[in-house]
Amino acid sequence: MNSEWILSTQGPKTFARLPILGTTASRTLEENAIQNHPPGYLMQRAGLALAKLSLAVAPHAHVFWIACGRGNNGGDGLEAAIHLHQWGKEIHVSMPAADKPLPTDAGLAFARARQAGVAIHDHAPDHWDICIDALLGIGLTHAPTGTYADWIGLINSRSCDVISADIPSGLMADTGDAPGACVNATHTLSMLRLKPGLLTLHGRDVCGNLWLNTLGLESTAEPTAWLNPMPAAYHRPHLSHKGSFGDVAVAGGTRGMQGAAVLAARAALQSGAGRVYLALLPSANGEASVKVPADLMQRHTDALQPQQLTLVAGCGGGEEIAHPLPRWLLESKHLVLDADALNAIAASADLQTLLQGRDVDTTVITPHPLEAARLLGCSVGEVQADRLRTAQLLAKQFKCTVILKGSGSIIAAPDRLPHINPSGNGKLAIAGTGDVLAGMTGAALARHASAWKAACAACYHHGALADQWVKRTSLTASGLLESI
Ligand SMILES: NC(=O)C1=CN([C@@H]2O[C@H](COP(=O)(O)OP(=O)(O)OC[C@H]3O[C@@H](n4cnc5c(N)ncnc54)[C@H](OP(=O)(O)O)[C@@H]3O)[C@@H](O)[C@H]2O)[C@@H](O)CC1
Ligand SMILES: Nc1ncnc2c1ncn2[C@@H]1O[C@H](COP(=O)(O)OP(=O)(O)O)[C@@H](O)[C@H]1O
Ligand SMILES: [K+]
Repeated sequence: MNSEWILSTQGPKTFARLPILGTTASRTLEENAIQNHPPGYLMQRAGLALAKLSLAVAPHAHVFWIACGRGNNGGDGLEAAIHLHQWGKEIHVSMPAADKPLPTDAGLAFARARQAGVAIHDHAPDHWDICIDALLGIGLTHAPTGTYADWIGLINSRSCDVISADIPSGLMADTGDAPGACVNATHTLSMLRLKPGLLTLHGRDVCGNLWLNTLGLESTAEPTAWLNPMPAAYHRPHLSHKGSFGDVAVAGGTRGMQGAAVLAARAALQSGAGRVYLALLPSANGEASVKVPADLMQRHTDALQPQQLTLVAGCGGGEEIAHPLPRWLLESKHLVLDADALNAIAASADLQTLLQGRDVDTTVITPHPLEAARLLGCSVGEVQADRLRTAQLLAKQFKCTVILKGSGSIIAAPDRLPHINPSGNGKLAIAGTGDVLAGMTGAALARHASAWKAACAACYHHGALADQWVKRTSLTASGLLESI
C-alpha cells in the first residue's frame, strides 16, 4: 500500500524518528515538488493512496461516500474517486455548490473525474458504508461553516469507517485545535509528512489510526519538529556497580503529601538508578505517613549533597519546597523540577534567575498545562492554543529542557527542534502519573547526564508503559511504576 502506519488506536507500536511539518513548511515542500513534477502528479499519488487505504480498511463496502471540499483537499478526494470508480465500486461524490473557481490542482482533478465518468453531486447520499473525508485539509483557517459543518456532522452521525485525507476536516494542522465541528476519523492518511496537529491536543482523539504516505518525496529541509523516537535499548554492563548508574534523590512530600515523593522515588528505583534517596521536607519530621519501601534510603533534606546527584524536586512539596530551592538550584549537578517546585519558581523572580543561570543541559522541568501557564503568566487556554510554541517559549525563557505534559507531550530545549511524544494515552490522566514521570526522568538524567536525552527517553518509556497496560483493571500510578 506504500502508506506507513504510524499510530494505532488498537495498540502499541514502535516509533521511529520522523519529521513533522507545520503548514508553512508543508506548503514549501509541496510547492518545490510541484515545480519538479508534471501538473497534478502529487495529487494523483495522494488520491491513489487514499483509494487503496479505503479499500484495505473496508474491502466489502458497497457504497463509498467521498465528501470533497472546494480546495486541494477535495482534489485528493476526486482523484481517489476516479480509482474507486474504475475498480467498479459504487461511489457518491459530493462537493459544496460552486461559489468560486477551484484551485489549479483541484480543478485539474475535477476535470479528470468528469472525464472518467464520475458524477459530482452537491448533496450527501442517503446511505454509505465508508466515507472518505476530503472536505478540509491544511487550508482550514476558521471553524467550518455552512455545508462543510453540516457534512461533518453527518459523517460523525454514522458508525461507518471514515478515512480522512491528510487531516480530519476541522482540525488545525499546526496546533491540534478544533475550533468548531471536526471529523472523528477511524483512519487518517497524512500526505507528504506528519503535521503537529495530528499528534497533540485534539489530534490524537480525532485522527483514529494514523497513516503516512510521503508521496515519494524525499527532502532534507529542516522540519518543524520530530516524532519522539523509541530510545535505544540501554545495556547494564556486567562489570558495573551501584555507582555506575547514578544517584537520585527525590525531595518533596510536605506533611500529608508524601505519597507523591514516594511514587517518584519508587519510579526512579524501578528505572534502574543505582541508589535512590528519599528526602521528605522538614514538616514531615522524618516520618512518612505512607509506607516507604526498604530499598529507598531516607535522608534529611539538609543532609543531601546535591553537587553529587540528580535531584528530583517538587513532588508533593507544597509551599515548603520554596525554602530549600535556592540552594538546590545553585548546587545540584542535575535537576528535575516538577509540580510545587515549578509553582514556587513561577511565584519568585529570584528563583527564576537561579534557574536561568544553570548550565543548559542539566535541568528538566515537567509542567502540566496549568503549571506552564503559571510559569509564563498566561492562561491555560493560551498554553494549549499552541503547545509546540509554548514548550519552546518555556525552554527559551528558563534555559532548560521542558516536558510540556498532556495528550501529545512536547519536549523542547533551547536551540533544538522539539519532539512530540507519540506514546501514551488517556489512561495516564490520573493522579500520580506525573510523579512517576519525574522519577523516571531523574533516573534517566542520572544515567545519561544530558537533560535532553533523559527527557526524550523518559517521556517515551512512560507513555509506552501505559500503551502496554493490558490488565483489565484501571491504570494506577503504582501499577504504572511497577510495570517499568
Ligand atoms: N496541491 C497539491 O499538489 C497537493 C495538495 N494536497 C492536499 O491539499 C490540501 C491543501 O489544500 P488547500 O491549500 O487548497 O486547502 P484546503 O485544506 O483544501 O482548504 C481550502 C478550502 O477550504 C475552504 N475553507 C477553509 N476554511 C474553511 C472553513 N472553516 N469553512 C469552510 N471552508 C473553509 C477554503 O475556502 P476560502 O477560505 O478560500 O473561502 C478553500 O476552499 C492538503 O491538506 C492536501 O490534502 C496534498 O495532497 C499534496 C498534493
Ligand atoms: N491523554 C493523555 N495522553 C497521554 N499522556 C497523558 C494524557 N493525560 C495525561 N497524560 C500524562 O500523564 C501524566 C500526568 O501528570 P500530572 O498532570 O502532573 O499528574 P500528577 O501531578 O497527578 O502526577 C503526564 O505525564 C501526562 O503527560
Ligand atoms: K480532510
